[in-house]
Amino acid sequence: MSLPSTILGYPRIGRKRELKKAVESYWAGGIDADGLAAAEAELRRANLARLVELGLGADDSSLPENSSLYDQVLDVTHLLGAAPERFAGREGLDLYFALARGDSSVAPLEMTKWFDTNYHYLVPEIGPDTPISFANRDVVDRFTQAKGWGYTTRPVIVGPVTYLVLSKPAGENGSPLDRLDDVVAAYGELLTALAEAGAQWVQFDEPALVSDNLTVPRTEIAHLVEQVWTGLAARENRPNILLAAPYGDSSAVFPALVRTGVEAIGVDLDRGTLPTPESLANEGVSPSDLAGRTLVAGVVDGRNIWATDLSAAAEKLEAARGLGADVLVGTATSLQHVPHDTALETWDDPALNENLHAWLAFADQKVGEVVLLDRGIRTGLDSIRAELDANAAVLAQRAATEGVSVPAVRERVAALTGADRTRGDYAERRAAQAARLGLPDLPTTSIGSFPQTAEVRQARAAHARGDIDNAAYEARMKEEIERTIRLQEELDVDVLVHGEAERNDMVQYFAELFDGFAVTKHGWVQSYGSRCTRPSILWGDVAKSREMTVPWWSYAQSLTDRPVKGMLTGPVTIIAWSFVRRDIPLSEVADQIALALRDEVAALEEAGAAVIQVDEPALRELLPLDQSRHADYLAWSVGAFNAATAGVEPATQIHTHLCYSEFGQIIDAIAALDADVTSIEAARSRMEVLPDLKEHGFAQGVGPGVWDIHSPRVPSVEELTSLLELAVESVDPDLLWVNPDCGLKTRGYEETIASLTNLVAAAKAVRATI
Ligand code: MET
Ligand SMILES: [Zn+2]
Repeated sequence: MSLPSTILGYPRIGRKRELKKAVESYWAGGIDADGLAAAEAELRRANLARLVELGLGADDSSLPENSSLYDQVLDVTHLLGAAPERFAGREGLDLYFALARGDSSVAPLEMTKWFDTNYHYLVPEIGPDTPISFANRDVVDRFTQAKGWGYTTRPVIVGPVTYLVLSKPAGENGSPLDRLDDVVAAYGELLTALAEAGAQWVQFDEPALVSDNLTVPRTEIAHLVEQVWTGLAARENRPNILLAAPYGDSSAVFPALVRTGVEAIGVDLDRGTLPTPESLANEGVSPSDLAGRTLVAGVVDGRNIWATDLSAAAEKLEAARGLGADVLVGTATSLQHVPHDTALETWDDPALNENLHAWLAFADQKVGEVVLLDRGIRTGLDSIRAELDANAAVLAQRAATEGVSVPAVRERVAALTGADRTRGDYAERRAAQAARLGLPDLPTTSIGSFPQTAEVRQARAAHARGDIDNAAYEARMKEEIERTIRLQEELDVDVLVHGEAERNDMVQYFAELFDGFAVTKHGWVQSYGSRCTRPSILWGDVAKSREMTVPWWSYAQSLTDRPVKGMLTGPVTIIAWSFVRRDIPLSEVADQIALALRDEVAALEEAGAAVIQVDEPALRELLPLDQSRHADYLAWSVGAFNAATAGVEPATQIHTHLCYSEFGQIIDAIAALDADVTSIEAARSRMEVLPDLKEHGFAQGVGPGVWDIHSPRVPSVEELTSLLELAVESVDPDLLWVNPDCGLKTRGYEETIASLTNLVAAAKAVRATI
C-alpha cells in the first residue's frame, strides 16, 4: 500500500492545551491514571478527527501518531524500559513521570534542547547495565485504539541511532552506542508487534543525520543509520517504513538512506536540499534504485509560522521527481513546534488582524497546504492555479505592507560600520569602571529576575484583562521592585537588579514594546513536558519607538546608592525565541534588533546606569547544525551583540549572561562579544568550564554560577566557598564575580533568601583570603 502525502507530526498539547491541563491535574492528584488515560485518548481522537477534516485520509496511514504524555525521547526510554538504576521500584506512569520530573527521592533525567529548536527532550542515560528490551506497548496500543475509532495511523518514533547519539553514558565507562544491537533488537520486536496489530506504515525519525553538533561525527551517524536500517528493513513481517531525516540538510547522507532499502524516505527541503543526480551517481545511486520507492519531500516548513510560498514549493516537488522516486508532499519536520490554528487568534491591532491571518500558517493551515500541493502534483498544477495565484497575491501584498520595510531602519542598518561594533581598549575600560563603581573583590550580583510570585502574575493578568488600570499596575510593580532592592541591600549584595517583576517573559516583554512584532493570545507551543510558550511573531522591521526599561530602572536606582543593572535581552535570544520573518536574512533582522537595543542601552546610560546587562542565553542554541554555516552565524550573532552594546562610554560596564556551559564550539565567539563581565552556568559541572576559558586566554570579567537555580536546594556556605576556591584557581580574582547560574524567577522567596545569604557569606569568606 503506497503512502499518501502527509505531515511528519502534529502538535500534541491540544488546541486548548488539554494535555497540559490533564497531565498537571494528574500530578496534582486531581485525576487518577484512568482519568489521565481517558483525557489523553480523547485529545488524540479529537486531533485525528481534525486532521481528517483538514483533508488527510482516515485509513491510508497519512495520519501521524506522534502523541506523547511528555516527550518523544522519553517515550523511547519507556518503550525500551531503559530507566537508570536509581528509578528501581517504580513502574508505569509513576516511572514515566519520575524520569521526567523526579520525585521526592530521585532526580529526573537531564533535559536539553532538541537540535536547534527551543523544544527540550529528556536525555537518556545508557550504560553497559541499562536494561533494554521491548518493554512497553503504548505505541502499539495507541495504534489499536485509533483503529477501533476508524483511523489507520502511522506511528512516529525516534530512530535508534538518534536515540543513542542523544543519550549520555550512565557511569564512567563506554558509550551509549555500545548498546546499539540491543536497542535495534527491541525495535525489531516493535516492528513485528505493529505489523501484527495491522499497521501499514511506521515512521522513524533520525534527525541526528543532519547535525554536525553532536558528539558523534556525522559520517559515523550516517554509517550507523545505513547499517541499522538495512538490517531492520530486511526483517519479514513488518510494516512499511518511512525513514525521515528532518531538521536540516540530508543531501550528503541521502545515498545512505537509499541504500537501507526502506520503502520511503523523508527529507527536509525547507532547511535542506536534495542531492543532485550527479552526486548520487558518484555514490553509485541511480534513478532505478529509487524507482518504486517514495520520497516524502518536506516542502512545508514545520517550525515557523509563515504561509508557504506554494509556487516555490511546487518547483521543489518538480525537481525532486528528477531523482526517480515517487514524490509526495510532506512537512520538513513534525508540526510540534508550531501552534494549532490561526483561526483561534485575533489581534487587537486592526491592521495586524486584517493582514496576519493571510500571512500565517499554523499547524492546521500547513496541513491544508500539504493537501493542496498534493492535489497539485496528482492532478496537475493547473487544477490548483487559483490557489497558487491567491497565495502569490498574499505574498506580494505582504511585501508591500507598511512596517514590513521601513526605509529609516534599512538605512540605519546599512550604515553600520566596524567602529559601531567596537568598544575601546579593555584595560582602559576596566580601569574606568573600577574607578566609577568602587566594588570589592569578588563582587556579588544576580542574573536579573527575582521570584515571580503568584501575586505578581495575578496583577499582570488583571492588568491585561483591564481589571486594574495602568497606575494601579505600575504601583504594584514598584512595590515589588522596592521589596527586591531592600532585600538585596539587607543581604549586602554589591550590584543589584530590579528583579524583572514587570516582565511576563524576557523576550515577549520586548516584543510587545518594539515595532515589528505581534504577540499571540493562543499561539502556544510545547517547550517541554506540560510547559508551553507563546513565541512572538517578528513580521516587520524592528525599531524602538516607545519608552521601555528606563522608568523601571530609574525607580529601582532611586531607592539605593548601590549600582542597579540595566537589564536587556540580546538580539540572538529575541530571534531564537520568536517566530521570525524569512523574507530578509537573519543577520539583518539581528542588526535591526541590535540597533533598537542600542537605543535602549543609550537611554539607560543617559539615565545614569553604570552597569547594563544584555542577556544572550540562546547564542549556543541557534548555532546551525551544519558545520559549514557556523562561521557565518557566529560572525553575525556576535556582530549584532557588539552593535547593541558598543556605543557606551568606557566607564559603563557591559555584562552578558549565557546560561549553559557547553562552550566548546563557541568559545571564541563568547570572547568576541567583548562584554566586560560574562556570567555562565557552572554550578552543576563544578566550574568545569573555567580552565577551558583560561586556556583560551579569556581575560575579562567572568561570573561562573555557583548556585544551581534549577533545583530547589539551598547550597551551603561551605559548598559555595569550595566552588569559589576552585574558581580562583583558573580566574584572576580581580576578574571573578559571584552569582547564581541564572535568573530566580522560578524560585520561591524562602530559598532565594537563604541561598543568597550563603552566597554573600561565601564571597566574603573567599574575599578575605586573597
Ligand atoms: C534564561 S536567562 C534569564 C536571564 C534573565 N535576566 C533572568 O534573570 O531571568
Ligand atoms: Zn539564564
